[in-house]
Amino acid sequence: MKIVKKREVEVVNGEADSFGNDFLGLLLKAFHDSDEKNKLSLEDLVGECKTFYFAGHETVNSLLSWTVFVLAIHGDWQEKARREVIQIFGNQNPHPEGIGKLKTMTMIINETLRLYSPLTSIVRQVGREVQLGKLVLPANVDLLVPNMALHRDPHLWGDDVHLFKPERFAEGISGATKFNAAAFFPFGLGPRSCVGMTFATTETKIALSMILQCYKFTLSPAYVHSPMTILTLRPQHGIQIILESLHKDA
Ligand code: HEM
Repeated sequence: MKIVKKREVEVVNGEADSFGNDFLGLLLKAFHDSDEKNKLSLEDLVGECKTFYFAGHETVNSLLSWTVFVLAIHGDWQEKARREVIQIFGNQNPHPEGIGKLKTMTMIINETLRLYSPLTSIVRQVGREVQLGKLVLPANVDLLVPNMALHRDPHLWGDDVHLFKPERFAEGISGATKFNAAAFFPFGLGPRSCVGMTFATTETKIALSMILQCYKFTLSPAYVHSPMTILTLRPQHGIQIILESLHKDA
């Protein structure tokens, strides 16, 4: 609420002519809408902030952790990703034009999302009775759709389904899934799918690029593999990584 109040005071004092052109600014504009029908309530303003904070923070945290984990084990892919990052950004900070060119990194992120989806299932409620194959689903039944089970189904992905092979995604998601949308949906499906998808992958690419520019990393022998779901998919005992600085003076 401190940030909200600060922006409101700036507008009232004439120090700013809008609440800001970011997402919070849009929420504040709706909160102050003079039209009662469009106005956002205080409860909704706070609710939206909480949703975006949780939905945006824990999930990307999970994706970045598991990506570092797989690259710590697969040194060859770590090296390929680093070569690409250095070729595109050198040692400069990642920039928007370069982010779109990170092909190898996109393949690595998709393969990590397949094996370690931050959200392992999505939920839906049946609106009205519907026939689904041989099943009749009554209205109001809650459904849990486990994307993780489909991401690791050998009928869809082959006998090497449990192996980390980013080359599956060399021809993009449609190539990897042979246009079967139900084979890969880490961000959900349909009109209620994740609104933060592009933001999430961009954020992950920026962070990963900066890590790869500075460090080589391997998995510590102390690591114990035990992924578990507490809302998001987490490493139960953390991920212990050994970092080696690439800049000897650092
Ligand atoms: C790797 C990161 C992320 C993953 C794997 C992820 C995954 C998902 C999934 C599976 C859903 C449910 C979709 C459905 O029911 O079909 C969802 C919904 C949502 N996500 Fe994400 N998400 C991520 C990052 C983010 C970020 C960064 C934001 C915001 C900045 C965000 C905001 C939301 C919101 C607001 C919803 C609810 C959408 C709705 O119900 O209309 N997510 N996300």
